[in-house]
Amino acid sequence: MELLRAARPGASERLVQAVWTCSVSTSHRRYTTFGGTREDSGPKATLRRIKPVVIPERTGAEIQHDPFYNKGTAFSEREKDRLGLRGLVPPVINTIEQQVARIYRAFHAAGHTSEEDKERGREEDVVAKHLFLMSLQDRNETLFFKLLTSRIEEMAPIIYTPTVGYACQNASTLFRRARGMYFTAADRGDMHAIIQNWPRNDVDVVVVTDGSRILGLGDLGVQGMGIPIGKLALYVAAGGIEPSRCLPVMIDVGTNNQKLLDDPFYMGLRQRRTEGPEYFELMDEFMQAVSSRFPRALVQFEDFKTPKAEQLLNRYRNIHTCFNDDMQGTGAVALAGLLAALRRNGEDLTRAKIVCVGAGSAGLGVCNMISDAMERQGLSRQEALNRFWLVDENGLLTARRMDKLAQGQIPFARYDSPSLDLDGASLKEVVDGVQPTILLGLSGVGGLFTEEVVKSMATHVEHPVIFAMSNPTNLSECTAEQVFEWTDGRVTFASGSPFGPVTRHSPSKGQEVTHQLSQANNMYIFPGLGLGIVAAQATTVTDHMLYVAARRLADCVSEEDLRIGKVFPRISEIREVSLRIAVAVAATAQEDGIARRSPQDRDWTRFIKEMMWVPEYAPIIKSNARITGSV
Ligand SMILES: NC(=O)c1ccc[n+]([C@@H]2O[C@H](COP(=O)([O-])OP(=O)(O)OC[C@H]3O[C@@H](n4cnc5c(N)ncnc54)[C@H](O)[C@@H]3O)[C@@H](O)[C@H]2O)c1
Ligand SMILES: O=C(O)C[C@H](O)C(=O)O
Ligand SMILES: [Mg+2]
Repeated sequence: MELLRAARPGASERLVQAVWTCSVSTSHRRYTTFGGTREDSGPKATLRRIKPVVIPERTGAEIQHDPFYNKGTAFSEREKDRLGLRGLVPPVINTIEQQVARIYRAFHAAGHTSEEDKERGREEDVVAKHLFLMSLQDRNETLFFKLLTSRIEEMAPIIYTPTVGYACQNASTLFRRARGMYFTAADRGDMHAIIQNWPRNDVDVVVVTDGSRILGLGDLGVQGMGIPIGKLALYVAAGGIEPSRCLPVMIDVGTNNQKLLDDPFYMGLRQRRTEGPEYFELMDEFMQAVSSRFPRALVQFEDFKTPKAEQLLNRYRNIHTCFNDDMQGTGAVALAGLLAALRRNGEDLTRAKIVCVGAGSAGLGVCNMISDAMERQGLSRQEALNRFWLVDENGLLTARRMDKLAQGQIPFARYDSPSLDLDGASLKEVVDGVQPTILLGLSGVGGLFTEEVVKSMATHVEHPVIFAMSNPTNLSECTAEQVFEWTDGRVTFASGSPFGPVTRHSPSKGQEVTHQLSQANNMYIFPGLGLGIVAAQATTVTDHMLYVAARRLADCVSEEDLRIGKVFPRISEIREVSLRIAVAVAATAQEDGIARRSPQDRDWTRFIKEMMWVPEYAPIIKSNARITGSV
């Protein structure tokens, strides 16, 4: 449109708008949409997609301070005129690419930059960068997401795991500006009213936590809010959900973390956690408030402590569009990684012997998803369960301590005679006895995969598969360097938080080798799963949808990736991966009869692609500039 203006300098605003609208709708071209620049072939281009953003009457200063509309130094001359911005911004007019280049330089200047400082103060360094990005998001969402999507591999560990965890630990003193919504135990009876305060009418995805188990860092109370915010940043960057349609939520029912209760700067309710029926009544009221104001929104439960995670999921899964990311998202991501690893090693899932350390919400979620997949591949329920040995802080889970087990653990308790004698056995004893082909870590305890454990496994198995999935990095059950060293590179390894490539001298090869790494993190699943659910407006989230999501993710791993040892796609490909997952999920919802929306031509790929928000500036006009008649 700006080109058109340049070509017809005298044209009125109304004429330019109209000519632009007509020309776009009839020919094959690239054009600017709500979300940015896309290809399309003429006759199908619709008015909806080419409309500029029309906003209600506002002053230039208000637009400039609204992160959804602010363009910083990228407002065009015409926009400066029509939005009342003349004199309020510097004279330069940047493209978004120029802005990204500038902001990227400033990003690197945030925190310490020297190698020495990085070693000494890595946590502070990355937290400073995290804060830098958060403040960018607070002032310009489009630019924030442009930077994120264009450098996702570098940015993901800063806005998400592991840095977000360190930021949550200090959130009360790092607090700058509120984002999302807070509901507290004191708000009982008022939640329907409070949710009306959210300033937007359309919400696609709500990510909610009660802060009771933030990554492996324990109860962080209200300081856990960074997790829903980080997850939703990935929903936008990786899943193409519109930023203004995302709602992060904290349910603050208190904290049992005494350190926080004693901290004069703590920002949450200063009480111990509300428990029992009252807790569930609060959650019921919250879920009702969400579904009455946003009836089609997907609710993602995040970082709820065991057993609440499971109880809440069971309570709502058949009546709300919701899922638990730590149980189901993690389950799907682990399954996908294992399917890829087994493809790499030419092995079969139904013959795997799996030792899982950690039998909390994540461990159980993962084991349930894998056993479900084994059943889909022909095993009976019992045959599938027999492939698992679960170890928790009290050692191997067996029928001997049935009375002490949580509901979800009971099916996985071993009852066969050699295992019964191993009740409570340590991980090393279990690995020695079972000789597993797969070792999973979801314990939240760093360093549990010791040299003895890993070497014992590698002695018995040609192609050991080890996923140390606990977050953040310092709680990983082992490091990448250790595991490659201890197995002389024979292992297929993935970790919940990212590790860089490992270069080491290989005694068996007699030379230096470099191992590429994979991140086994639910970030590969939830953006695509959520996008598919939102696209289909699915009424519920089924195991079948999660299974196809996992399979589709495994299919996204190329032969070349497998060859170099990767079992997840590259993070730089995550948007394309999310689209493919979303298509599979939405099509499954449609087949299973739980989709409230579907494309007439059944072309889910086109439908979802067009839905995906892209971080580009759309032309802004005020509502009093809307075209009302024909030209
Ligand atoms: N990579 C991912 O995508 C992903 C997703 C979800 C959770 N996680 C991680 O998984 C971890 C666990 O999460 P959760 O929600 O299941 O927590 P949880 O507290 O519910 O469960 C932890 C489990 O580990 C066991 N455990 C504790 N100490 C142990 C020890 N010394 N030896 C053996 N077992 C021990 C506990 O008994 C419990 O069964 C966290 O670190 C979390 O960040 C990773
Ligand atoms: O947040 C993550 O990085 C993964 C997962 O949801 C977790 O709780 O650790
Ligand atoms: Mg989580």
